[in-house]
Amino acid sequence: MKVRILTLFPEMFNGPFGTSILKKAQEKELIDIQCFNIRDFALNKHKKVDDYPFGGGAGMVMTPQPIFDCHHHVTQMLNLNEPCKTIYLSPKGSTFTQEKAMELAKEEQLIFLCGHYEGIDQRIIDELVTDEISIGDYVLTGGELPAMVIVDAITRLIPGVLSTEASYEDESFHCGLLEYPHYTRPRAFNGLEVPSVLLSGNHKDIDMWRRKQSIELTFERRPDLLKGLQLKKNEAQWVAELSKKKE
Ligand SMILES: Nc1nonc1C(=O)NCC1CCCCC1
Repeated sequence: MKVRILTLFPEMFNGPFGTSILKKAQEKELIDIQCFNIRDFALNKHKKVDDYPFGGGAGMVMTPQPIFDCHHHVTQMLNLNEPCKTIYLSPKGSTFTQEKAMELAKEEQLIFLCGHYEGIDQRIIDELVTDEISIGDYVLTGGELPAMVIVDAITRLIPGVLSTEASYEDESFHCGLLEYPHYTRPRAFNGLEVPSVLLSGNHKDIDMWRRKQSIELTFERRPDLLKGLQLKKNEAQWVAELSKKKE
């Protein structure tokens, strides 16, 4: 997968993309991430990339020319037959989910457009943006951190990035439930013991325990996620018992 990031602050990406799993994924050529500084494409003498909003109001708006030219340069280099999916990060977008991550992970190339200040000129969104995505209902100072979050969530889904069993768990075990608790050595720490079932070696019991933990945690913290799920008979019974307890 090719990822192209249009930003005023490419240096922000050095840490997350130069570390651990994301760094290894690039070294293994499973993903090719390149950042482009929008300011390099500004044609005015002072490399200005923002201006006052028409109609007045606080803050500055990113001007169209540098972004249009940067986007054109990137799409030319990608040398595609059809327009490239271009994602604009904004609180106005559709909320990012694991399902969306799995959908985006299938793309051959993605362009991320990171806004700053008060936002970008609407003509950029109307003409270039194919998807407006939000990582949550809060306002950040720019689209860079959301872009990192989304690239991280997508990259770990690319075959070969994670060890096989870890990537397997994502799709099959959890499928919409909150993840069960994890434990590792030592077996006792500060008098705190690991649940005995995890030490039993009985993988049928372990899987059952983990599934029950996921359902209980989801019932407590995100009951909305339970609504759309197909539960087995015994699992539905667990939920019924939890509901009774809650009454
Ligand atoms: N939340 C979010 N999810 O995705 N992006 C978010 C955000 O808060 N972005 C900041 C804004 C700030 C003004 C310019 C455009 C980006």
